[in-house]
Amino acid sequence: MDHFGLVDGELHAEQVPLAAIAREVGTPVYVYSRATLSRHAQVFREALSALPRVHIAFAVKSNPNLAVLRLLANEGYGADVVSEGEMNRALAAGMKAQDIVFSGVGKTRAELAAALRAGIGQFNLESEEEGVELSAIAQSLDARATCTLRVNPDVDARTHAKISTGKAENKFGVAYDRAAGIYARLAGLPGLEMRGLAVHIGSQISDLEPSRQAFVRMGALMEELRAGGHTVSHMDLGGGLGVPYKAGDALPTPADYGRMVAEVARDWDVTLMFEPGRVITGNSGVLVTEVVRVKQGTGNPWVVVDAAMNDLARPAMYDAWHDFAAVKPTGEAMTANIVGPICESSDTFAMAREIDAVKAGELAVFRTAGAYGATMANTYNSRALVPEVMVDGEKWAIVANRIEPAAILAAEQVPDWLR
Ligand SMILES: Cc1ncc(COP(=O)(O)O)c(C=O)c1O
Ligand SMILES: N[C@@H](CCCC[NH3+])C(=O)O
Repeated sequence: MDHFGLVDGELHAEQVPLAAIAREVGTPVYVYSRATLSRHAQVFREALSALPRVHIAFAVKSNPNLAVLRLLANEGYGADVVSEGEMNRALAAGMKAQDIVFSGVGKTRAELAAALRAGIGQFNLESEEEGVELSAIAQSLDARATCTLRVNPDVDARTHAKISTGKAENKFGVAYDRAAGIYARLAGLPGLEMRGLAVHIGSQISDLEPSRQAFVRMGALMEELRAGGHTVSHMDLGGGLGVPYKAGDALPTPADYGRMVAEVARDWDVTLMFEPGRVITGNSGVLVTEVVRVKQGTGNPWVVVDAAMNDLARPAMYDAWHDFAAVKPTGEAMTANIVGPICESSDTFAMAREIDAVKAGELAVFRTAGAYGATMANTYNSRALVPEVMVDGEKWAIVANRIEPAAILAAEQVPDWLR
């Protein structure tokens, strides 16, 4: 459920007409609903309420906007970060260092040191080599790093190949069969406190069975480690739960997910950690765009909008579907190709799609754009970096300014030897 709906025939975010935001901020612009974000945060937490000890670390990568992070900090969420930049955002938003988990296969030595100095709560180590490096850095800083070992369970998440992370051929985690040996070695290193295991098999997961299989494997590994005398007090089950992008998409709910976890982890006696991203932010945002023109051709008309693949990369990168809807629908429909202005054919949002009829100058939205939307934006074709707005009831505020091409140009210089 979200809070974007028609009021008097016009699409609103909560009680604010999207047209009013577009008039003041311009388009394209991302608009987030505070009510949807809070609701999703609460629903996900409630779905885990049968579990005794739970820590939720929001996957910052899905939407790192400072206001979004503050809202989630207020909901009691910690953060899952994958860079020093994300860590600093989470801290700036008021999240406690102890509530931050640092994931990622390529944490640099500088990032590991910065995270140790900041006192973050947990490093999810993705290789033996990283653990050895972290041990040395921790000793040099006279610090102690609390860690889990991320394991690659070799399970197919049955999602898009580019966002699948738990198969043996993916770069993430350590191989399942080597995990116990690596854990034992790292547990013996000074400066490291190995307290558990981590797993994350992919994103936009629409079937709970692969996750269940992965968690069962993690449970078996935990038993093996404990039998070998090791401590396993924490189990980080990652994120990945998918969201409906298309009307009629039937996805497992957070409650279904919570029941599955409760069943698998019933006797584990650990603190369970979760790293949800998309399920919190996906349906809490739309991308508002204006139709530049409708171009007739030999086939379907081309609806050329002022948003492009630089603003919302998901269709170009993963052939992702985002529902398209007019801000003031007339009740008429059309079959069209929806494209942006960028000079490559991958700048296509939809082909031969049945949509609300739209004309030049009219506003429309791409729905379910709150996750992996603004955060993946760039300035290709010297376009602006897209702004973000948050709505709360009748109030709204710009939570990220549009960065104009002139500001980006101003950061460049021509060397003397070219003058
Ligand atoms: C380690 C890790 N945790 C959490 C997430 C969040 O995933 P999602 O947004 O699919 O919940 C990701 C991205 O897939 C990830 O790589
Ligand atoms: N960027 C991807 C998700 C990546 C998840 C990374 N852990 C998407 O838009 O679907």
